[in-house]
Amino acid sequence: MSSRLPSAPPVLPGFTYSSILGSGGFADVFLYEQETPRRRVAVKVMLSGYADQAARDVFSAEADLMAQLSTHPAILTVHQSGVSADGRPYLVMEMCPSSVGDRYRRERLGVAEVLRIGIAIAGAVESAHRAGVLHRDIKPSNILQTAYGNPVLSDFGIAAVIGTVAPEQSVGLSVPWSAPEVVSGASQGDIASEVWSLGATVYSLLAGRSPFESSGSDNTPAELMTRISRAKLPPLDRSDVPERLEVVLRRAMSRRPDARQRSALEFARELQMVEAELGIAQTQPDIAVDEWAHAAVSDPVDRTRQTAIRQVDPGRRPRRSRPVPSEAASADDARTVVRESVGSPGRSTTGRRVAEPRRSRRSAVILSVAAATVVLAAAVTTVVLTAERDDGTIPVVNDIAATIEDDMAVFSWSSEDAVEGDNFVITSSDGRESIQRTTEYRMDGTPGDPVCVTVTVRRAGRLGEPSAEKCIDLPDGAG
Ligand SMILES: Nc1ncnc2c1ncn2[C@@H]1O[C@H](COP(=O)(O)OP(=O)(O)OP(=O)(O)O)[C@@H](O)[C@H]1O
Repeated sequence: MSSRLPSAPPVLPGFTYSSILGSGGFADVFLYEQETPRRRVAVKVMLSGYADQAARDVFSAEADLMAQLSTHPAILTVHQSGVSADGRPYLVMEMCPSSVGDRYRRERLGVAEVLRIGIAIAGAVESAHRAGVLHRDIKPSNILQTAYGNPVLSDFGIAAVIGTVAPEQSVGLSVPWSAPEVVSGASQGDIASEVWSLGATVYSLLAGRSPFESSGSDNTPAELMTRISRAKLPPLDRSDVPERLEVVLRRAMSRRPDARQRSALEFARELQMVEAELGIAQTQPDIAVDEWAHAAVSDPVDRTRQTAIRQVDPGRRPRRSRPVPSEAASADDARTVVRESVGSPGRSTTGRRVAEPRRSRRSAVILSVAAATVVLAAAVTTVVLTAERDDGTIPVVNDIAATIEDDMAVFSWSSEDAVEGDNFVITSSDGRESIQRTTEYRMDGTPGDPVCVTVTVRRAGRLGEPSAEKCIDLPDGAG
């Protein structure tokens, strides 16, 4: 909650004001009762000091962007947007009774719950990436919990289109959860920095504090930035956190971006492995896996692009499982700060709003407008996210056979229960994912090592339960 007094709630036709829910740096969030349909909604209203034309544009761009993305079960639902009679833009959103950001410092969250949250949010981030959108402000306070207790990612206010953020542009920055290359200004954000923020967020939920904050030390943003740049992650001091989870988080928060998980999905998969090791039910991340997400091919080493989806032509026999990436595809202050351009690092050393928030925000707003405009142009036609729930009718593959042919592993299964239009999503042990219609999958790997897959039926845009993992050892000398 902000130290400033909240602004006056605007009069909105069709809505009755109830109470204040919270305040951010640029907006207040109020509880209103909507008349039709009758329901309680959260209304985020931009402060009048920021409500110029550019701000109005970005607010409505954020609304459009979130409306596109928010069919995802782990992204906050936006119902509508508008401009109040006193000229302030507002977003009408699903009302969320609690926030993970409020909870994690007050109560000790269980490992199972943190894993569930981490996997769900990683699924949301992966889906945004596949729509070509970076969130750029992943942190505990941007994870709300719905009335059903489900975590949802909110606040796409400073989202950007993957690969379009120019180095000289300003960027919102929540220091404690930002990657070293972002706090140093070397990067304006990419998939690797989002993986860091996911790791930092999960770490925070377990530790009850952000990763580089330590009690009894100087936790000013400048000091935090120095510690983040060294990236020496302190171990979590919890006996119920398995070593494997610490390894996953250390990897996500590796100093070198290319040492991190290659995608939010890979991060989610590693958290699932921890669930499996702990013997708790596996959480399934909801991922958009429609054709648009894997139509194009780009440079596999370009970390600003989405990787790991491979479209297999059913008419051709796949030879190798090499990935074909797609293109479309103060420390306790949780607030986003706005950093000026890379060339002015001195402006970035505050954990609260920078000294000239209005001007800085304006830069971010302009960036967001530009980004969101591009997003909207692309997203309207390309984002196809799943909205239906699995009613239990999607079959589960339970008969995977594995053989070796030409030194390669060949996995095959039956399609008895499949219907017209079903696809199979194959997740292999090297973290790759592919989607295909055929019932055979070939992969290579390191000679003598095992390779494993799980197969999941995808029906009408909805994923079923994954199969059990099937493994086979590659022969020595395979290549
Ligand atoms: N949909 C919602 N339902 C209930 N409460 C909400 C909702 N959205 C936001 N809030 C509350 O309002 C507060 C302010 O939200 P807002 O998104 O403006 O700021 P923030 O994310 O905390 O900070 P900043 O935007 O500066 O990073 C949140 O901390 C949360 O407690």
